[in-house]
Amino acid sequence: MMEKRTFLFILNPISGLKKNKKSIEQIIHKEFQAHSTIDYQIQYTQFPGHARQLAREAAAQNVSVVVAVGGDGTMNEVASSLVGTGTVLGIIPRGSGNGYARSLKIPLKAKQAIRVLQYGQVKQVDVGKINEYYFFGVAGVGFDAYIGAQFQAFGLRGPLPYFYIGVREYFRYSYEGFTLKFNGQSLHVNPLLITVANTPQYGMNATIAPQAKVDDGILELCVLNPMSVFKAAMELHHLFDGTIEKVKAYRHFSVKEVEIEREYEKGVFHTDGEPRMGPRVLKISVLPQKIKVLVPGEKLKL
Ligand SMILES: Nc1ncnc2c1ncn2[C@@H]1O[C@H](COP(=O)(O)OP(=O)(O)OP(=O)(O)O)[C@@H](O)[C@H]1O
Repeated sequence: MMEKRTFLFILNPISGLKKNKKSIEQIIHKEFQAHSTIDYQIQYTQFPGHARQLAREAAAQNVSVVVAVGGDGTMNEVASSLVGTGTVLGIIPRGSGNGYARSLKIPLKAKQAIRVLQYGQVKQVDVGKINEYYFFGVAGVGFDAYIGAQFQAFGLRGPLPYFYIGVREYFRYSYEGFTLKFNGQSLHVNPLLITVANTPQYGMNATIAPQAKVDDGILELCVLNPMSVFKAAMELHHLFDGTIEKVKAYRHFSVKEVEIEREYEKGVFHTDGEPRMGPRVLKISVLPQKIKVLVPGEKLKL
């Protein structure tokens, strides 16, 4: 007889845009009730940090798979508690950007993402570490982390205010100097942003590191220099069509470790798009193949 697997679904009720909140729970019931080899439970998060706590408890009880039902923030919380454990990460993307799920080719449609949970393959992938925090897709400093912090401070959500605030703040943003130490060299930059990427994209197919591979034991250190707003608008399509390397203001380096030192004081950085306040020095490294995640298998027809 086949051994039963146990799944815990962690649903973030505020992820993504406001529609279809209940229906995802119904879809999960419909798709799993008839599945005789899987026992499952659904829990909603009640506050930021709750997903991390629920996933930690599940891993301690050897739950087979913990599924993050939300965006990159929810995924980061769940995955952070599964690093180095035997419990596998699953994802049903429900965020606005879904950068990590898109990078792993996990379908955005719930039913198809569920097929991956049921019949996909378990893959061991790399984990990034930035000081005491883990990241799974991208982390970094600069304009995007700054905007993220503004967004969080004002409790804003959704792509339209993001676009509006992004353009407005582009004119106000005061550039900071950073020293990057990596591969035995030291580089001083005054960038628009610095991203350390384990996977290619931020979300919405905005691809900052087309070279990034999630299981190669390497991170891509990407530096984007400042541009006029006109130039940025002209070059924007390169971010979305996977050709960022054609942008003159863009450079990237393959690293296993990098130290990012701010010139003056502590400041904001982000892990998978979630802003955090950090000290002047950020130490970043890669932990090769430290987490298991369910991804589409080669033979899985979606
Ligand atoms: N019940 C809750 N109430 C308020 N905030 C919550 C709750 N549960 C989780 N959160 C927080 O919600 C934030 C946003 O979640 P998430 O990133 O999953 O969605 P998103 O921002 O829509 O997606 P994406 O990052 O892909 O754009 C996270 O910082 C998480 O800690």
